Amino acid sequence: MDVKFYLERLQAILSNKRFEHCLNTSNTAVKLAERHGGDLEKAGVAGLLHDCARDLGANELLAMAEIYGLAIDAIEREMPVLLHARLGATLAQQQFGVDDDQVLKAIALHTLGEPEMGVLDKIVYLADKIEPGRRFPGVELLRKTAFENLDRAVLESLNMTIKLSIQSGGPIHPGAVATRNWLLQELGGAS
Ligand SMILES: Nc1ncnc2c1ncn2[C@@H]1O[C@H](COP(=O)(O)OP(=O)(O)O)[C@@H](O)[C@H]1O
Repeated sequence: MDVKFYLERLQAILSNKRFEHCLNTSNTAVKLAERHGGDLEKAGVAGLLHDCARDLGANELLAMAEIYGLAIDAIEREMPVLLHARLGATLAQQQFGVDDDQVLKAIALHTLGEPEMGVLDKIVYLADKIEPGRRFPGVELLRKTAFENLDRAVLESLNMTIKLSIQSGGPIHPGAVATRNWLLQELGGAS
């Protein structure tokens, strides 16, 4: 994996702020991988490239998803920003030359997760939410939880996102609900 090339290309297509977020996410993903026994190189690369499609506008996200043949569901059509994760995985493969399936999967799952998601997927999902540049109520506790228990931390982060979607009156993508329900079962909390 050619990290120097990834850095150059990423910096060319992202705003400075987003590029910095990607660097922070990469560093945090490596730390989480050290703590939880994940692959350090894969965590670093997936963290770095996770938002490679995040600066595309809604119309570009929809158009590129169609060009690359991604299925687009009704909620993604309403909220194209949700596509940036799966499209990001496609661009990481097609434009950055990443050929590691685990890295591509972790990028694709960093917004909604999915039932049975693996350690690397959880690490990248959380690194995005807790990197040092993130500021939101509860982030300190989430940072602590992420280094203690990946499942509990992903569940807590999904709870926050779902609550925010309800507060804003917007739709909730069911992918996040499916991930949440699976984690509840994994943690033994569902009755
Ligand atoms: N399950 C969901 N349903 C609806 N909107 C969501 C869902 N998950 C995330 N979002 C929204 O999609 C956007 C991108 O999510 P994410 O990639 O997690 O955040 P960010 O781009 O800030 O790193 C955010 O505005 C978030 O609130």
